[in-house]
Amino acid sequence: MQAIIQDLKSAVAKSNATNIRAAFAADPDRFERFSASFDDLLMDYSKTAVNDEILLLLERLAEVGGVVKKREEMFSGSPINFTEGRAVLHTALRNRSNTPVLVDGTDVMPDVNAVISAMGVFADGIRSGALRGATGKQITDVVNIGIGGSDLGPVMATLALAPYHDGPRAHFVSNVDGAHVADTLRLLDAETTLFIIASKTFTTIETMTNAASARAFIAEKLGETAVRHHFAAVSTALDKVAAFGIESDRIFGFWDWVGGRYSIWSAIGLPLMIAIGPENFGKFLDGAHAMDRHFRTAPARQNLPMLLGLIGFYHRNVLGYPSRAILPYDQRLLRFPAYLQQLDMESNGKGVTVDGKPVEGNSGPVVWGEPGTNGQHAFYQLIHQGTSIIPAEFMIAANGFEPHLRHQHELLIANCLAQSEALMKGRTFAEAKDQLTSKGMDEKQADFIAPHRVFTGNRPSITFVYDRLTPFALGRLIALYEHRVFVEGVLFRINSFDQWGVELGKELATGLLPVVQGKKSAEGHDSSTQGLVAALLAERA
Ligand SMILES: O=P(O)(O)OC[C@H]1O[C@H](O)[C@H](O)[C@@H](O)[C@@H]1O
Repeated sequence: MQAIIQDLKSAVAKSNATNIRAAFAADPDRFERFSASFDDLLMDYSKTAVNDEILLLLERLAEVGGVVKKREEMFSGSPINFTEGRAVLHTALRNRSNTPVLVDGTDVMPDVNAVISAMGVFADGIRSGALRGATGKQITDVVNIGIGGSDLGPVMATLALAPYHDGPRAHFVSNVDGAHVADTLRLLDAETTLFIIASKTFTTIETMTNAASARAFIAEKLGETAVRHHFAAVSTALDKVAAFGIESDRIFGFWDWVGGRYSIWSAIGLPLMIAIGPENFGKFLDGAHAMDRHFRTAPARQNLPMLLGLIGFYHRNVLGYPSRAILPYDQRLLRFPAYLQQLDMESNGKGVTVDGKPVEGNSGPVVWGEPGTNGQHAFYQLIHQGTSIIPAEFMIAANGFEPHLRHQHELLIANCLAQSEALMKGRTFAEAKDQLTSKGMDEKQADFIAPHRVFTGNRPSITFVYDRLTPFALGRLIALYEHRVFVEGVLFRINSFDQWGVELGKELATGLLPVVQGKKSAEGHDSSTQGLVAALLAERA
């Protein structure tokens, strides 16, 4: 692989590939040649520093790196998460074709289907009012209590699918900071509120603490016997849930072969299903399944996740770009960048290869972003003129859901397209100076000011265009990014499916709690930690 990476570096230097502006000038068909579609989803990667030779080398890299072999291992239930001895089968959760998927010789599909139907019955019951609170009132508000993968997916998707949200209001409490649960409960009526405790392990301290606060809220307002009417739970640890006192017909299971950050398709999606209804949730799964089939069958040059992963790897390990910006021109994708941060950075933020050796080159980039046009008025300055090159990933729907605000959607589209054009084309010194002198500025002053108005251009971006953000389109988009992370992870030669990097801080927090409570001395901790503890304890009321 290292030899191909060297070949890629030479190909870039030889062809001056990073001069994207020149590549467009030389080739009127560049868009045709470097864009691909899957149904109504178009991926335009012509504004990245690729050419045919580079793409061929990247395809070769995928072959040598064993992407196709690993892909089949994933889909067929091999324990590719080898550090935890687990299969990686989020694709089975949306396997709408229902073909058997075997884990240790047993087909998981009957269990998957049984949970989806139980969720549907429960969601319909809450939505219709057949299932009510302890005092007989209809549920108007659902609070999901979970964190990480047990929060980000449901919160992101519920916001994204607001036009389909015809169930009870949805709220999401994640942070152990009591402000989060307190600010949420302040607005709610215990009699009409349902809590969903979502935790794969059912041990996460934030979730268990917030769940206890929610339980106390119900017990205090409605009495202990009301708890059973106001709680449901989602977990792989069914014994622990039962101990919390939740009735078995309100417990929805999933399996250790579903990673937290890949769990929106499982019962973790229950708040989304209650919000948009089982039918729309089914379409969301359909969209992801369609992307799974595309990823598994399309040839590399037409395969969107493969292309996105190969270009992502190229940006990181050939061109050395340290981050990427996710810029949805779709306000309802507000939390999509945060969702992708967990998906991408928790999966590919690793420093050790599958052989236990240090990663050669780089692993996953920093992922960040905000919806446009908001970001334009905040951090785009740096993307256009800063000293780091930050590949941008734009996404825009052809149609919004507000026909009476057609003009606003046109403005949104125009802004999205303008940004990628500006990033690619830039503005030369001569153009900047011309603009100034044509407005009457004298030559000397124009020479002085123009450098500040130069845009280097040649800044890469990928743009996704889709018809509109339906449940199907959202499912497809998330699955696209899941598989991109997979492709990159295989090429980085890491295990994308564990997350040991989050453990150490958790362990230390457990040890520090009695210190912060003043029950134990801070001795043995470093002097900074001791100093901070002392300062905080001195300020504690
Ligand atoms: O669902 P849970 O078991 O409560 O886990 C919630 C989250 O916490 C962990 O620390 C992991 O980093 C995440 O991958 C996970 O999604």
